[in-house]
Amino acid sequence: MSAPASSPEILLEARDLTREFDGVKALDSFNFQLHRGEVLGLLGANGAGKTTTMNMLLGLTTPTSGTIEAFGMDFQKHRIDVLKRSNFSSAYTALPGNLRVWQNLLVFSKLYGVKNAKQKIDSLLELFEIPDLRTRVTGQLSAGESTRVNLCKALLNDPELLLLDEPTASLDPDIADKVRKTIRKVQAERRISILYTSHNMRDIEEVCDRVIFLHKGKVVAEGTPSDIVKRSQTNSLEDVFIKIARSGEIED
Ligand SMILES: Nc1ncnc2c1ncn2[C@@H]1O[C@H](COP(=O)(O)OP(=O)(O)OP(=O)(O)O)[C@@H](O)[C@H]1O
Repeated sequence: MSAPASSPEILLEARDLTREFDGVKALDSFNFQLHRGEVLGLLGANGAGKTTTMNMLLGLTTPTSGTIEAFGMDFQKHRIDVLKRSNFSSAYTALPGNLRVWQNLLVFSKLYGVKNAKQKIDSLLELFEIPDLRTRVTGQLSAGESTRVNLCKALLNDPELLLLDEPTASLDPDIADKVRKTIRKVQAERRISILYTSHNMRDIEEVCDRVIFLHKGKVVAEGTPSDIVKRSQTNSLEDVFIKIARSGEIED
């Protein structure tokens, strides 16, 4: 008799996560689990609650109610321990602009206690094909260049949990394709668990194992991208997105 398949390790779990702003629920009893080595897409129209979720997972916003558990620890009580094993990149957050790229990456290496920091920085710059940006002033980089430097920062501490907020938002199609493939390669090699938001459905289909659609702070669909397309009786994830954004539902 074959051994029973072991259930996946839960790396991150949110239970009844709720956040109100001025009496309005930006997030309403949101439950989700992220497994080790899984890429979970968090999708939804503008204002659906994605950034609010990310901010709570970074400790930047406090939940009105509900709990977050990461690496088996209560996030509220063990925030520092959780954040040491995590990292974050967003197309909309900038690194200090007056420092050169290598200086920025060195400062973050020191904050994370990275060993062999110089070697690590060089290998990450190579990985994202930007070694020539090493000595550039960070504030003078183009949006797409900054995005890739941010991704290097996000991998400095070999995170087990990575929060990526629209990581390809400012990239041209060629670079976006390369970055998606690089993220997937590193993720698979290191079994990183990723929570990934994007408005680019091509990104999602290529990178995410599973997705959750939020609408006005509530979950309206959850599953693999292909299952969700089938259930919605549309032809693409982009059509599903539009359907949910307009009607708040996946099925007719
Ligand atoms: N600090 C705040 N004060 C008041 N309302 C807020 C605050 N932050 C978010 N909200 C509201 O909460 C809701 C969810 O916003 P959130 O930024 O999480 O959406 P989102 O899904 O990330 O949207 P987008 O795709 O536009 O980034 C919105 O209605 C927003 O206006």
